[in-house]
Amino acid sequence: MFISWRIFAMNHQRIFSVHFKTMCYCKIKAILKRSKTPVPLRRNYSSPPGVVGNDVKSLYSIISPPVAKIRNIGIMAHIDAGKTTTTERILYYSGYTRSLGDVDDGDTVTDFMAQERERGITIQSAAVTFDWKGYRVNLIDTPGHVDFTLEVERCLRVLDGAVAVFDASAGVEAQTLTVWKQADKHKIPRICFLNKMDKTGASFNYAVESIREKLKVKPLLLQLPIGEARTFKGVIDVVNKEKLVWNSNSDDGKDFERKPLLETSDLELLKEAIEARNSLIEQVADLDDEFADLVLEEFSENFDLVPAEKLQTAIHRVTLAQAAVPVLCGSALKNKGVQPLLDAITMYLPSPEEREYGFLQWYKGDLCALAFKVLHDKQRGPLVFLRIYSGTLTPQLAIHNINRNCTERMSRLLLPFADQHVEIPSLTAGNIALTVGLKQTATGDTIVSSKSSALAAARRAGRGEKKPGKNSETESLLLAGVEIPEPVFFCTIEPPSVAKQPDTLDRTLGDKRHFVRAELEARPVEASSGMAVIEYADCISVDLLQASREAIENAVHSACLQGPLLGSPVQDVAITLHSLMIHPGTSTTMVNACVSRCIQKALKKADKQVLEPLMSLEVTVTGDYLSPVLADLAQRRGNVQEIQTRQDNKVVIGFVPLAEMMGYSTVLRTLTSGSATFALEFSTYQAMSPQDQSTLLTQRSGLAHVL
Ligand SMILES: Nc1nc2c(ncn2[C@@H]2O[C@H](COP(=O)(O)OP(=O)(O)OP(=O)(O)O)[C@@H](O)[C@H]2O)c(=O)[nH]1
Repeated sequence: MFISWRIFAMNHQRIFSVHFKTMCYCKIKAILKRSKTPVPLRRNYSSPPGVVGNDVKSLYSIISPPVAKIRNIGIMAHIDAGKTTTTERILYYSGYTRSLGDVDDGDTVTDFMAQERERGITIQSAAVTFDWKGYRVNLIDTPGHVDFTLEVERCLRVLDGAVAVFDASAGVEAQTLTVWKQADKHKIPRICFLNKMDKTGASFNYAVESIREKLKVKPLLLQLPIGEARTFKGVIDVVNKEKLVWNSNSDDGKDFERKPLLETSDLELLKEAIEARNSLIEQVADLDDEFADLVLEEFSENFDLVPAEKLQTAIHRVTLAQAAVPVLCGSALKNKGVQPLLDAITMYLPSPEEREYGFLQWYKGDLCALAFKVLHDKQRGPLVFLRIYSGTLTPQLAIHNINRNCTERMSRLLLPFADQHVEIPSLTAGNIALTVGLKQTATGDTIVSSKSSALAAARRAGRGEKKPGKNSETESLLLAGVEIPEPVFFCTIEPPSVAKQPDTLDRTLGDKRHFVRAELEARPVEASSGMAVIEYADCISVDLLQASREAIENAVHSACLQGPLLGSPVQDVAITLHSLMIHPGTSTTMVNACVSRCIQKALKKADKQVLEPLMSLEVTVTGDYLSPVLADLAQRRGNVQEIQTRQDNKVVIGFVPLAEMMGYSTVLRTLTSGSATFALEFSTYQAMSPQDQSTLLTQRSGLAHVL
């Protein structure tokens, strides 16, 4: 069979549209990077896999790697921990790029959007496919900013494993916790990479302890660093009892020496490594019965004789069970420690077939895929990223979208390689595909081969699963949808006092009289879910209620979406309908209009309180700049809860109203000569003080200029 290869978009720049729904703040370093002049794309890419002499990449392995050899991996971290730099190194060592990209120069492969290059931050995750020592790795670079948690969520749910990258001088930072919890939700096995071991203040022990304490997980130390900060030069491979030292003259880190530990003349290092290995063996034996039996039966006298392969297999099982998390270290920027990280990805993280996807039994090998991302390309239209769970995808294939109940045809199938896309003839289960031609498919949709295949799967699901509460069999076939985080940028109001309001609507349309009379009361309730609580007085007849309940509830919710003070949603309010009179023949639209108007009047009469979003804030700053930072926060109505000492830095933890944080990154940069960083996350809504509220209302009504 002749297969023609085409490379799309080689080295050209594409700009995709991005929606910054909640883009209100970003970390100071990102802003600093933005001020740099963007560098035009001039990167060299090696041939696409399998095309020109590249040892690991046979044509077969590209199209159809054995599923056991596939790893769908994400990299997650706090902003600036080094995800992009680590990804760049990974791509370089795996042979897919011929030069090292640099985030600070704005020329990395995974930050391929122009906007990202300019800002120096990772906004849209790029899916990248490469091979490492016979394994196929689909790597999805997830953004670390709080603003982009939706992007992170979208990507996490299609991963089988993840690498959490940490700044070894900072340990677990605020955003890592958020992303870690998201990964918990999707039960994703993880390994940790303590990056920036070369940085002043880097501390392996500190970072490990912070992982233990803040993430509440058991770290498995598979490596120990050789040196720290300026003296960092390599790692001890605890599992294989080897010493890995990078050649300081090598400018790309490809050149490193791997020596058995027993050959080292440094007895202190040897002792430390043997102790670390013994405690690793004990720890793994505690968590894995099979390994415990092996150790007790054959090696209880001397742990040193436990073969590395047995230990590795047990670590793989423990990682898969999420009973513990392997920890490695290195410096992506200084090109140290990335190759062992790649080995660990293939060795310890699971293949797609090791993950439990219960729904697969219903498809019996038929196509089942999930659309996890849609990009818009000016020339090719929507590009849909699919994770294939079962079956095979081929171009020109008509597929059925269960969510939209429609059938459409894809024109091309591509392997995603950052801003290059390689056209391929088919792709099997476990892989990540990029499709062209699907116009109706949206993020979160489940794709199958045909409607009859969906129905057959639904029948199987219906037979096997008799859970109450499922609406339909088809619903159980939909892979879990993406949860969209709450936007943070709106004000709310709550009425602190009761307001009763009668209202009557009496209208004749044509020869028909529409008459509704409603009396209702709005009163405050303790913090609710946000939606208005609706109550009905006993005197309202059941029949009347049955006929008009939907119209009433729609009216309540739509009236509460726009409060009378600022036009913002109303919350913490209960609406009680005391009486309702409806003439026969009155349309439900009239009922809706009457109730809605009545609520608006009641809310107008009530005393009202404006709520504003309150953010939790963490500022990391060197001690000499602490005072100006605190003084500035006081002016911003900030409430400092705690000041921690972290290495050489002070970490200010507190709360601050979102309204005060506009332009904060620029001010913080000026105050601290660019040395501080901050993370901001929505916490809750708080009542504004009467004075602040009246200033806000005056500004909003336009009277500020007059006064
Ligand atoms: N000293 C040191 N600096 C590093 C290392 N890795 C990355 N950096 C620097 O840290 C900064 C952030 O690196 P990135 O790779 O952009 O981090 P990121 O996590 O992708 O950041 P976002 O895309 O904004 O989430 C850059 O200035 C890098 O040069 C490292 O190993 N050591």
